[in-house]
Amino acid sequence: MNFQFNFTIEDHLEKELTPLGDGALMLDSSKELSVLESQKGEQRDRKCSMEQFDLPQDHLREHKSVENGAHSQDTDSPLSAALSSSHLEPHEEQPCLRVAKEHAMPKDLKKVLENKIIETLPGLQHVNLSAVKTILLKDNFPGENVVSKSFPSHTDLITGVYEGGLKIWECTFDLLTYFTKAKVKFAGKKVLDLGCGSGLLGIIAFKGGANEIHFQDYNSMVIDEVTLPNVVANSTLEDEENDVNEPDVKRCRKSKVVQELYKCQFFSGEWSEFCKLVLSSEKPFVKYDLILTSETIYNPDYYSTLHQTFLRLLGKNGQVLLASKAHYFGVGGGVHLFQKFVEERGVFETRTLQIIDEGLKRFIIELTFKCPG
Ligand SMILES: C[S@@+](CC[C@H](N)C(=O)[O-])C[C@H]1O[C@@H](n2cnc3c(N)ncnc32)[C@H](O)[C@@H]1O
Repeated sequence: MNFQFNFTIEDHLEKELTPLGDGALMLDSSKELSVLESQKGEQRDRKCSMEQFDLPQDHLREHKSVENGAHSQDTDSPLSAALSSSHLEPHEEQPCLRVAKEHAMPKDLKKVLENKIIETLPGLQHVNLSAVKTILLKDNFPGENVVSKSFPSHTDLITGVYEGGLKIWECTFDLLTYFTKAKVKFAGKKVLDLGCGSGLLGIIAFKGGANEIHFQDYNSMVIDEVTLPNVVANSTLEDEENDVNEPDVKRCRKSKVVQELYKCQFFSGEWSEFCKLVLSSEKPFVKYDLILTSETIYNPDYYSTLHQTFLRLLGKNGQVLLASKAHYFGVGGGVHLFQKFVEERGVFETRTLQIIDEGLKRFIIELTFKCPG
């Protein structure tokens, strides 16, 4: 299986990057956008400027007010400086701001798994992604038309349009193995699977007794067609395994499954938009004990937003478990660059938990607040 980025974006696709519906705030070809092409082995980086979206001022004010409300640290501390930074440096502007939304758990759980082929990994079920893509292509999926853009050209991601959630990336498996090896505890925790794609990390937390599990992906279609079905597959199938004939027992089990599923919430959208949404949805917002994230540091343009997301959403004694390849060719990101970025901001401590030295080196790193108080 090939887990390398595989950029084969053709020029006509770039020109098609116009509004996509589904809340996406995209650019047309006359504006700037990050598009990566490995064929040329170079990164052409045309950023969306904040002004182009008419969002920046409100967006930044909102960051500031929420942050000011949530923290009362000494204004000289790196944490407070990072939280109160009212602007992003030009190179730190977010390439795109896809509006965030919450996806409700459908009432008819059976429908969620309709037309899905279920595959099995040890202790996990997941939908077959090729089948999902084929159906999406065939049905000319409305809204985010990312499959028709990425699938025929075998593109793993299109920056700002499709960020790779229709594939299970290698580092997800590294983190899954690490969970078992390190006996990571999920019970009673509030967990975020950030950039979840298939959501397998969050599903393990769900199965491990986490109290609340939030799944976030950039693309709404990934949440609806992959993450949500995977979560449902990992609850209802288990229920069916213990098949019983008595209707009362069956009903009781079913309602227990539904109750359990309500521990899970699903969100799509760009990270800063996601932060805004969750921070305003619960008052006061209870921060995450654990943020799990795999293969989300490939693009240095996103580091500032990602760092802000950790900063705003992680509980003071919380932990981020991040899995990544050492380097992402063609995109430029990687573990060392990200660790340097984090260290320069002085808010989080990073610790390497594991190095997987097979083929392309991969890492599991932990981020915790330097001064939890
Ligand atoms: C390469 S995929 C990895 C998917 C999954 N974690 C895995 O390991 O299989 C990167 C994920 O990060 C998310 N992502 C990347 N950049 C993002 C951004 N700027 N805002 C929101 N989500 C983003 C996308 O949703 C995408 O699913």
